[in-house]
Amino acid sequence: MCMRRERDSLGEMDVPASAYYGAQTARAVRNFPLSGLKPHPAYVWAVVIIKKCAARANMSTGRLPAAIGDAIVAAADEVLGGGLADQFVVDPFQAGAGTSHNMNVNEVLANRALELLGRQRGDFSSLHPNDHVNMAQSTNDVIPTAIRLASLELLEPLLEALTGLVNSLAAKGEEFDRILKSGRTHLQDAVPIRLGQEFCAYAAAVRRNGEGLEACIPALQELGIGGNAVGSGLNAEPAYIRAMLEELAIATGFQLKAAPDLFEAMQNMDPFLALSSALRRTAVTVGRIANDLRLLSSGPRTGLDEIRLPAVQPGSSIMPGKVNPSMAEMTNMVCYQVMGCDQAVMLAAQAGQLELNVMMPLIAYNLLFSLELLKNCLGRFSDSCVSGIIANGERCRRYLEESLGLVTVLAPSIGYDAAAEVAKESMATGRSIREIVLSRALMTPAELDQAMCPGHLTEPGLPLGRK
Ligand SMILES: O=C(O)C[C@H](O)C(=O)O
Repeated sequence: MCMRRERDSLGEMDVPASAYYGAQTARAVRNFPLSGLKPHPAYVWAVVIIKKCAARANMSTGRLPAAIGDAIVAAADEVLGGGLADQFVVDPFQAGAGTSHNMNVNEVLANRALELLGRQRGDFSSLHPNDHVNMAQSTNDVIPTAIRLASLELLEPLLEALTGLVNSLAAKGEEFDRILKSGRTHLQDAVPIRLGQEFCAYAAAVRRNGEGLEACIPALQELGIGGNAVGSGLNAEPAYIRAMLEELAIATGFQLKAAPDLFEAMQNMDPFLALSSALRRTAVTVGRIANDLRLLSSGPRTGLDEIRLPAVQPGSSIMPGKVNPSMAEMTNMVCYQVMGCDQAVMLAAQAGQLELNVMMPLIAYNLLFSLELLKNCLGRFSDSCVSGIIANGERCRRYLEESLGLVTVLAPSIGYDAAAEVAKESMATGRSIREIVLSRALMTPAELDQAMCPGHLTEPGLPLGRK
């Protein structure tokens, strides 16, 4: 590979001749050949936006000469427009705090800005990655700010996907509203329920988890930018923070404000932990629903078969005609992955020491990966699974008629013990509850009809006989 020689404070370092990154990035690539992964595009976007806004803020305070600042802004705009995407190359598992990712962005923007000014890449005498692109900043305030911006950017489409899933579940709730079935508790026959009620409950749970995700937004909007190395804002102009917040708000469209305590903002990762926990909570709920769908669709001949999931692909390489609940299985796996990411975020969040938490790259990687993964999963689960579910009303009705849970409806009229005797006889003989109650003259047919009417069975709050 054709190389050029660049220099940083450790000395000279060979860099691929075609690269826009420089010596510090090349060292990081050499130091951390770990996962084969690259930084999340939203994480690159967020740091580049910060660099662009910092250049504009530093020009506005009079610290950065306009010719240099404008070149940095132009370079950043190229990247924000999709250019040089292959130049952000440092493994997510890297130096603490994210210095390598920060320097990767500083170097790419510096070299591209130099080119725009008609100079050579690596000729940092007039435009320097640290002195100019990183002016008034530190990794320590840039990275937590970038994680906040990237999270806000990814949260919006996630919430849209979540609303899509809520709507699909609620639509099925309405469609299945008249399908009576046996409830199950402890996986045993329980009192009746309508299939629609099960789906409406799923929708309500996911909706509440969306509210939990939304509740994380205000803390993400509070930025510690300007605190730089430890929160004191050393080496930044007094007007820099305000200018920076204004620039960031314009560039991102987000409502942003300064963190009340800049020292605190770089020490504590709990806003990210809160978001990660809200993601885990959503994953627990959605995973639980996926489990139910797999259970309810089990069979078709030897399982419950109360619902049918869309057949998205042949299920088996060896068993002809078999169709598996592939989308629900995928959903479960994604949910477990999100829970695992949250565990990593939690461990990283508690690992801060004194002025800084250096585990930020791990938090960035897991949090942004989870936001993206869960968004994609919810969309696929909603569109390719939930929306196409068909109810097997006949199977639901048959199970309901055979369910021993039905005797519970009779207990207020005939008493718990008599009802238990009916259940035992039904279990032993296979005769229906109705038949046994009538043969024992425990109730009249009219009383039985009234007790067994769907409204009374599944919405006891309604007057008997309604629905
Ligand atoms: O890279 C920086 O700006 C600071 C670094 O994270 C450090 O505190 O050592």
